[in-house]
Amino acid sequence: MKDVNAKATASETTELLRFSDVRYTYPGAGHPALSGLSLTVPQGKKCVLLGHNGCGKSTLFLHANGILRPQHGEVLWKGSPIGNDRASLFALKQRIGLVFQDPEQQLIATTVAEDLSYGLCNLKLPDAMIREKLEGVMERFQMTEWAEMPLHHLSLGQKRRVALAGVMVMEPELLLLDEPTAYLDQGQTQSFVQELERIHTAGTTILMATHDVDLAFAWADWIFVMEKGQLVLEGVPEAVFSDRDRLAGLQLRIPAVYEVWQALPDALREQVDADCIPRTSAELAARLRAVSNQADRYESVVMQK
Ligand SMILES: Nc1ncnc2c1ncn2[C@@H]1O[C@H](COP(=O)(O)OP(=O)(O)OP(=O)(O)O)[C@@H](O)[C@H]1O
Repeated sequence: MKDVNAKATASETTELLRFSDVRYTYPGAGHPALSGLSLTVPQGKKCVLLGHNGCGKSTLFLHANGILRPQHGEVLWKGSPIGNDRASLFALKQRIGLVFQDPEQQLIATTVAEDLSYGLCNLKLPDAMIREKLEGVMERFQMTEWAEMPLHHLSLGQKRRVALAGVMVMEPELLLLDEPTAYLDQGQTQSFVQELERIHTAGTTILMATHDVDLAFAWADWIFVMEKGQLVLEGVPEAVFSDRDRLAGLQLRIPAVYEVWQALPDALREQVDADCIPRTSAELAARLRAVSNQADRYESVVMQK
């Protein structure tokens, strides 16, 4: 079941990337990785892709930037089918940046600076422009002092940052992130999310695959849920996570903040503002504190009388 009401909101925005009935089976595999996937990524949104292991999220990404080609169906960029020729695929790779789950798959050069300039060199840009873009991205991602560092000296979190910077230096319109917070600690996840906010604010649409439903609820403004190579649910986070039975069937848990919110007495939820569900525990705590302060003030006024 799709969230039809929420879908109407998404279709009001411009379509960026569309999968239309895409089917794909890996050579030798017993079952399809994508089995009629139809999904539209709206421009300007922060989208999350949820689904348990093996449902086809990475395969979707590999189709999005032309590494894999559909065996059936189409992938469209701004309404036009993605071409098969070298020039179209090269142009597509500039518009759509893919950050792999494992940075080792992505980082190919010896040092940080070499890796970051690899894509720019492929574009055959003038040296001065490459230097300018390189310095800009290293400053933005706070890695200027790592420029000459061998990549194998970096931690996993640092490698992930370099992989992301290497994609962002190409200034893509759509950023695809495959489980970018897996194995990151809480602090690293927090600074990564701040980085994503900056990227999104600067105008990049983002589609992130993750297993972290709390992160999805806190960050996304549109959620896609996949199962067995198909899109089975989509909508704004509040709508998607309200479908408790459906999510249980998909082996997805409810975000902790949403669980607590729903466990609050109706009267308290009304006081806190029932129409606007808090997305993070900090937001929920602040609202409850405000209500409790109000109650304290009321009590002290009553006591004075
Ligand atoms: N190179 C491959 N050869 C054969 N089968 C593959 C290959 N890559 C993926 N598959 C299969 O395709 C299906 C979809 O895999 P995919 O990696 O796209 O899922 P996923 O949702 O990204 O999983 P995860 O959450 O574990 O990363 C799975 O059944 C997987 O075993």
